[in-house]
Amino acid sequence: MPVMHLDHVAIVTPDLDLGSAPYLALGLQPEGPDEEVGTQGVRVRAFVVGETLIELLTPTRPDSPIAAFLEKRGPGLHHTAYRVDDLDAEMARLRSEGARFLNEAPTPGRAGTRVAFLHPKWGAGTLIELVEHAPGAAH
Ligand SMILES: CC[C@@H](C(=O)O)C(=O)SCCNC(=O)CCNC(=O)[C@H](O)C(C)(C)COP(=O)(O)OP(=O)(O)OC[C@H]1O[C@@H](n2cnc3c(N)ncnc32)[C@H](O)[C@@H]1OP(=O)(O)O
Ligand SMILES: [Co+2]
Repeated sequence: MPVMHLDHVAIVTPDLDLGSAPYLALGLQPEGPDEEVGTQGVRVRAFVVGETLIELLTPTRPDSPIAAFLEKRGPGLHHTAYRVDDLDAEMARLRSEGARFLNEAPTPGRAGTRVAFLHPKWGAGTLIELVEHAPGAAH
């Protein structure tokens, strides 16, 4: 069984500056500039917390998965993400145990990562993301 690390906790907000206020007040710093991930229809600001990140997300288009979330549930906790060394192998392993992925294959995430999402029903009511970083990347 692979050892996993918590890669990030994602929070959805209608506005990155508005959503940043509590984390700036806590003394956290953004990791680099905001990034747009076109495949997901999101703009991201990541705050460093030790070995993990708070990933603030805002939608960039109406068909973004997080636009639907904001409309139905409002701002707040959206998903947790776990770092794996080999995403293809981990997807195959979990599929063999009946896991329900939302992606057929890994898709691009922020900062050059490859990511895949597990259905919230499989995640016992929470959306779970698996993340594979490029070799040598810090976060
Ligand atoms: C920055 C890039 C990248 C990274 O590098 O980290 C990201 O994190 S991108 C993040 C945004 N992308 C995604 O979320 C992709 C995967 N998500 C999806 O495909 C969809 O959002 C979804 C999970 C399938 C939901 O889609 P939706 O159209 O809202 O479908 P339903 O309304 O039918 O939802 C089904 C069911 O699931 C519940 N739900 C939805 N979202 C969440 C959530 N975030 N956490 C927990 N539960 C969630 C929803 O309420 C429905 O439940 P029921 O009503 O009980 O059926
Ligand atoms: Co994420």
